[in-house]
Parts: sequence; C-alpha cells; structure tokens
Amino acid sequence: MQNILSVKSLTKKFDDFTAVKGISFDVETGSIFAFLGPNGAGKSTTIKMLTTVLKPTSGEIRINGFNALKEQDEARASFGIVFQDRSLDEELTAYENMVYHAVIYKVPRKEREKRIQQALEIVGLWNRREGYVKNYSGGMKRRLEIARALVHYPKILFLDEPTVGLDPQTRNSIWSHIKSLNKEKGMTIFLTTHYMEEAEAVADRIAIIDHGNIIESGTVEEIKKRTETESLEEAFLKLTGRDIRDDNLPENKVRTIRGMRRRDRN
Ligand SMILES: Nc1ncnc2c1ncn2[C@@H]1O[C@H](COP(=O)(O)OP(=O)(O)OP(=O)(O)O)[C@@H](O)[C@H]1O
Repeated sequence: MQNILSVKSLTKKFDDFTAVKGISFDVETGSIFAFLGPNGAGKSTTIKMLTTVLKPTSGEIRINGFNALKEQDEARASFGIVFQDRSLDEELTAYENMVYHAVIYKVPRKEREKRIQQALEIVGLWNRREGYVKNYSGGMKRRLEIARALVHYPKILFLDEPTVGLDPQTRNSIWSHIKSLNKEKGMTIFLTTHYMEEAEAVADRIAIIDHGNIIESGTVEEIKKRTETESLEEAFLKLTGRDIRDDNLPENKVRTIRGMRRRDRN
C-alpha cells in the first residue's frame, strides 16, 4: 500500500535544545495512525512541522507525494487539520463558518455548497447548519471543526487531541464519526490523544515518541507483544515510565481528565 505521509530524519532544534531528534516514519494511505507520547515529548513540534507551520532544522517530509518544504501549497492542499484550540467564529452560524473556511481554501464558488453539505452530513450537522456556534455543545463544535477541515477535500486529516475536554459519550460519538470518515471515505487519519484506550480502539498503527525519539512503533498487537503487556496503556507506561495523562499536564488538562475518569467510574 502507498504511503500518504513519509517522514525521514526529521529534526527540530530550538537553540541548543533538540526537541525532535531525527525521527522517521511512514503513514499508509487509508489508515488511522496514532502519534503518542508524554507531555513535552515532541508531538506538537512534529505536527507543526508536518503541517508546514514550523520549519524543520533538517529532514524530509512528503505528503501526498509533495515535498512539504519545497511544495508547500500542494502539501497544504493535501491535508486538513483540527488543532486543540478552538478556532470557530462563535458569532456565526455553522454554515457561515464553513463558507468562511471554503473561501480561505479557495474552494470554487460553484462547488462550495455541495462540499459544505457533504462535510456537514458526515458529522451529522447538516440539519443544524443554521444554528449559531455559540449555542452548540462542545461535541457539536468539535464535529463542526472536523467538517470544516474536510471542505477542501484533503487526503489526510491531522487531529490533535480530538476528544480532550469532552465527556465520554461525546468522545464516543466523535470517534464513530472519525472511524466512518476513515472506513467509508478512505480518509487517512493522523491523531494524537492522551487516551490510550481510545488509541488502542481506533488506530491501525501507533508510534510512541519520547524525548524527541520514536521509541516504539507498530500495531497495538505488536507493541503489546514486544513489551509483554496486556494493554496499550501498560505498554506505554513500561516504555516511558510515565502515565501519559498525569505527567506534567497543564493543570486545567489534568482537572478535565481526572474529572472524566471520575465520571467514567460512576
Ligand atoms: N518554541 C520553542 N522554543 C524552545 N523550546 C520549545 C519550543 N517549543 C517546544 N519546545 C520544547 O520542545 C519540547 C517538545 O515540546 P512539544 O510541545 O513538541 O511536546 P508535546 O509532546 O507536544 O507535549 P504536549 O503533550 O504537552 O503538547 C519541550 O521540551 C518543549 O519545552
């Protein structure tokens, strides 16, 4: 199978500190790839380089066959991204937010309505398109962000912590939308998450980064076998010696996640 994303010897230095240390990996077209690591491991720095926000110190990135450093426009047209931070205009309707994004991405005017409808239908928001975003729930906002990232027909979707801050039911609904996008539309998904059980449930392949190096990669089964563990969470702990969810998380994230764990138990 072809690789939609291919990364070779990718390195990022901030002055004399090396945040990403020559990592290499491939993402197969049509797969779900989870990029995991404790806080400060280098995930955000890597995603920023993959999405052309940050210039690598050295290394190669090919997205959809394009050199992400030399063919930036083509590379950018090939991916959609949902960052952790909300970037919707709350004072506009869902539909207006979609139009705004379609214009920025230069979707031809004639195509706009059709593509917006398709994207909103995928996340189950077409019937709610006239609603103001400020009146949307957290889960609806996240679904709208995913729909928005699809409007220029990307080949690969980057999702940075797509379910953080959402309750368990909403998290399930987000995952089912992501899975159907992958299975039914063949969209490649590259995601980060702090929820090991969610990564285990959805990802075809996983890479674990720590201190700027990829310390393990493969399918969940391969990783569990090699680490002689029963779950991805256990494998992660064994490999990094840390709990992904509690290690130096910003206080607000810890609170959200601990709250969720309590709710999960109740
Ligand atoms: N602009 C910068 N200047 C200097 N150091 C930086 C900069 N950005 C990130 N770093 C450092 O690089 C390392 C990797 O950071 P990065 O944000 O990529 O980690 P992360 O794995 O995404 O963590 P998190 O899960 O908290 O988002 C950290 O030690 C961080 O302090």
